[in-house]
Amino acid sequence: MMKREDLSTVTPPAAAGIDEDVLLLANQVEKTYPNGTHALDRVRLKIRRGEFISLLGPSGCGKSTLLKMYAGLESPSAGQIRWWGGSIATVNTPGRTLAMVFQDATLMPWARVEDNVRLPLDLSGVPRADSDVRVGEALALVGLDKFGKSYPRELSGGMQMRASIARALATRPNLLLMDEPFGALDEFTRNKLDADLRRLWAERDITVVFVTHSIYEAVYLSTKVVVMAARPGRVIAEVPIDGPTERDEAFRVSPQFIGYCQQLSELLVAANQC
Ligand SMILES: Nc1ncnc2c1ncn2[C@@H]1O[C@H](COP(=O)(O)OP(=O)(O)OP(=O)(O)O)[C@@H](O)[C@H]1O
Repeated sequence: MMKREDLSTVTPPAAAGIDEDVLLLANQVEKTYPNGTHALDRVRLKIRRGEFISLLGPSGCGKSTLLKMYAGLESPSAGQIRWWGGSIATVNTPGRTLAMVFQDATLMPWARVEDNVRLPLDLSGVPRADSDVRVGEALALVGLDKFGKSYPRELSGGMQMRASIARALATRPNLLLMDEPFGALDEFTRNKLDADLRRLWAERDITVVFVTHSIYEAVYLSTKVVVMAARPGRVIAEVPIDGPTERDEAFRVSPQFIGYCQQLSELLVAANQC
């Protein structure tokens, strides 16, 4: 797994006018689907290396559409998505890798957990000895090191999501895109996975873009919350979260946490009215 110091050796391409810290740039991005739905309207957003960004907003405001564009799975109708000064099409070249985690763990039920985690490595031709190391490392990172030989059906919902995250981490991404990964879990499990994810992010050189409907989750996890409004989808506010780096349970009940939740709640009410 790439550590902060490793990533600092990866040099971004020289690109006139591009801030070297900006990992992802959405520049006046528009998206109109073929059925005429105007999903995104002139979205301009800079995501810097090492940030933990949450996209927060009402249903239909284009959070998933924007995430898919970052992944290269959808293209803008107008405007550009730039990756570290380059084209999004060149994302998975050495030193620039992304991985995506969805709400559903999407594990192969017939394969052991370790083989599920190994899948993207097999698909990209990583030699077995190397993939063994990476799979073991990724399972340990999510606390599933004792469950590599298990089948997905033998795991709880939270453990299946951990396996899905391990599969993403095994590729050693420097950008992790997460689309409501814990939305289907009970609150206790979700809080636990949020805490683990936040710790993982703090220990690794990884930039995260995280879609959520939950104000609490967004405040707990993020360095910045991007608030979006719908019809058409657009960014209405960016709120930096200046909380402690180590976010324990005490942070969840601190005046600072509650203050951010109030601020975001007011912005979401405004988002629903405009
Ligand atoms: N493939 C598609 N074809 C047509 N319209 C689409 C498509 N995908 C999304 N949309 C529409 O684009 C708008 C934005 O959808 P998107 O899924 O990005 O929003 P979202 O904020 O992620 O919503 P949710 O929180 O409900 O998941 C919605 O009106 C949706 O119906």
